[in-house]
Amino acid sequence: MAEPSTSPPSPWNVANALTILRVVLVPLFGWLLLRHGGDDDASRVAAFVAFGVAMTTDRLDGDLARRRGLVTDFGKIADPIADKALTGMAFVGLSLLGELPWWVTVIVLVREWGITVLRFAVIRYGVMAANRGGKLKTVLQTLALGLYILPLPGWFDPIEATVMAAAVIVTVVTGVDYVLSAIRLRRSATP
Ligand SMILES: O=P(O)(O)OC[C@H](O)CO
Repeated sequence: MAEPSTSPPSPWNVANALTILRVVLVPLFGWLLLRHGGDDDASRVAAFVAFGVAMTTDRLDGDLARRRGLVTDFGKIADPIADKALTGMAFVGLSLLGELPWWVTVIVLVREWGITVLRFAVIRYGVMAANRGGKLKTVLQTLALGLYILPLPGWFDPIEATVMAAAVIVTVVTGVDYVLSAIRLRRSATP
């Protein structure tokens, strides 16, 4: 009888292809958002659709990977990077358009790319995959960014600002949580 294969799944799978698709959509989304100085409603709606499709692949690739046994170390590292490329484009784009203060974008970028550097720094002790807090943060950022990207009437402004404030707070808190996890991972791996 043939022995069941114990080799890890190949990184060349449909879940990781969706992650890569998310990165490929970043320039298209950025172009649509910044087109005509952000003043063209049709371009803003198209940017929102591109952003929504790309962020939906975030949900799909994770579900697919878990259900079909396609979870790979490549996916654990690449998935958060793909999210950060897309949300980073949205934060920078909105700040370039003058619709979101730069300090908000800087705080988010420092947390996101700082945690990415940290993931690589501790990789020899183990892969620090996205946790529940990180996933909640991505949902809140997606919601907040979606509201900012859509050309909504002015009375939406306080709602947009409130959701964005919640997203930024959870972004910072989960960033601190990852730093503590990295410390624990290093401690548990060093005798
Ligand atoms: O907070 P992170 O860096 O783990 O990123 C979370 C991912 O974007 C969730 O898909």
